[in-house]
Amino acid sequence: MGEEKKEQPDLKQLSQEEVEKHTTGTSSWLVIHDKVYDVTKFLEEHPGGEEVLLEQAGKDGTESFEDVGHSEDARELMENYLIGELRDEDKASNKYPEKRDMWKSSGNGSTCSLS
Ligand code: HEM
Repeated sequence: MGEEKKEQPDLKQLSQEEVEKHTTGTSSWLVIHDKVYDVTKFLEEHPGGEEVLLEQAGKDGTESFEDVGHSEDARELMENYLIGELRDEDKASNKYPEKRDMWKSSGNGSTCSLS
């Protein structure tokens, strides 16, 4: 009965606003790839230290997370802390489609036209 979808049982939809409330050592959430993780209990265990996690708490830590090049183990581990996902309108992929383009095509940044 409805057991086929193993990957993600109903993920709770959370708002950006809600995530932003959890920025401290007593409650720290972070967003990675539009999923929300409660890393409060993981702070002390994180091999990269709690500081870097707290720095990203309440925010989208995707870039920092990917910059480090976390292992498959790390990616499995984070599933333990998954508490939900951003609601559609707060997902990075939906929120700033134009800005995403901007990153790709801002070619002539070095032109300065002061004269
Ligand atoms: C739930 C989220 C996270 C989990 C489960 C996690 C887990 C881990 C694990 C298992 C390692 C050991 C190396 C590896 O297996 O790749 C690690 C290393 C590291 N993590 Fe994370 N991490 C998370 C989020 C983050 C974030 C958001 C940042 C950056 C802001 C970060 C920064 C680092 C750094 C800098 C190291 C390297 C430590 C070293 O090599 O000395 N991690 N993390």
